Amino acid sequence: MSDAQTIEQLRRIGWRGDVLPGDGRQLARVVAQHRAGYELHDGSQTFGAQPAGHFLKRGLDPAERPAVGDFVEIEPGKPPHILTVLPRRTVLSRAAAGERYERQVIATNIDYVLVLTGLDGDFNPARIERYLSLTEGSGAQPVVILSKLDQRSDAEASIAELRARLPAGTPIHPINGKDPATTAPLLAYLKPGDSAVLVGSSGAGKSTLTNTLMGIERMATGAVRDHDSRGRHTTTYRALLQLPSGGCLIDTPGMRELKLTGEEHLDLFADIEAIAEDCRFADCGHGSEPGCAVQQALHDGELSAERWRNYLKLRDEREEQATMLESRLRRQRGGRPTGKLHGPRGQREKE
Ligand SMILES: Nc1nc2c(ncn2[C@@H]2O[C@H](COP(=O)(O)OP(=O)(O)OP(=O)(O)O)[C@@H](O)[C@H]2O)c(=O)[nH]1
Ligand SMILES: [Zn+2]
Repeated sequence: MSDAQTIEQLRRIGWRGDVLPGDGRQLARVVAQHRAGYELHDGSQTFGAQPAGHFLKRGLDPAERPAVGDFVEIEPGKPPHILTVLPRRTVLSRAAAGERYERQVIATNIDYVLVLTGLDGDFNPARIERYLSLTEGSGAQPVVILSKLDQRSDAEASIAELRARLPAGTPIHPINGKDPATTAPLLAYLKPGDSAVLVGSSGAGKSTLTNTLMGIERMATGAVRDHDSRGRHTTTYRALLQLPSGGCLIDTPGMRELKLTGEEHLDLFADIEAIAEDCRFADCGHGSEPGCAVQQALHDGELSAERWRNYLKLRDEREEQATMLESRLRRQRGGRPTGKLHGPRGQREKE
């Protein structure tokens, strides 16, 4: 840790505040989380730190523990200790797989969520919609990046299909992760003071892109097994890197499961919800009911069956997670209903 900390120094790690803490405390950003503790950066160097005892209390919501991207107050010492987590500007999270509701923080204080998908066998618009749904609640802007452009001669069709499917205005950047000329437009999201998190399946090319943006071989890249385009999970921890462009990039391990948290709005599918409002019956199940606008749109080709299925899947998952979250909050508050959650959107009642 360095002695006299300056605001200028903290700007380099993406800090936006303008008052330094007193009481001999210092500020740092969480750049990586390991089993044995945290790795922090104070704007001039990295060092290890341990969480203060109160972060280890049983029953504490894991989302309240320090996470990658957090700005934290630390008490100098050997090792330094993380005392508090400063309020988060944005939070990208997912729910943990399993029966119990648990939110896991992927990254905090980010301006952009870079959703990376390969144009090879990894290409999957439904998965991109899942990432974008998770991003909706984060407060950060989504950016879709399609890697391995050089491996597909017919990439244009996939790109056009995706453009038509995602809301207008969603940035989509096809790249060859190894070619800086194609990745240069991404620097617009990595200007000084900006922070971005890179998410995508294992093997999508996160480390390759990170290396190109860094201009050096920073992280080990593993070769993808040919038959299924799956990587070998070479990224084992999340790491926040300072790029030559001045921005901060958080690389995440390829995440197998990306469960919704229950707080998504699914604005991505607002067009489908608008179609459903034209159904003759307010409680239309969009099956064989007469006057179903959704069935009509599917029949007319206005709505693709695949996208409709993905919407239903994400909507049901959102509702299920929202119910689990609601009952957990109720338990925590001693049985009082919270009124925190919005009602199911797809099933809005009509007069
Ligand atoms: N031709 C081509 N190969 C790429 C591109 N991007 C990544 N690759 C290759 O794909 C493989 C996987 O890339 P990685 O960067 O290791 O993938 P990753 O997303 O970091 O994977 P995990 O660390 O497992 O999460 C490597 O062999 C890369 O060289 C690209 O745009 N074009
Ligand atoms: Zn209907």
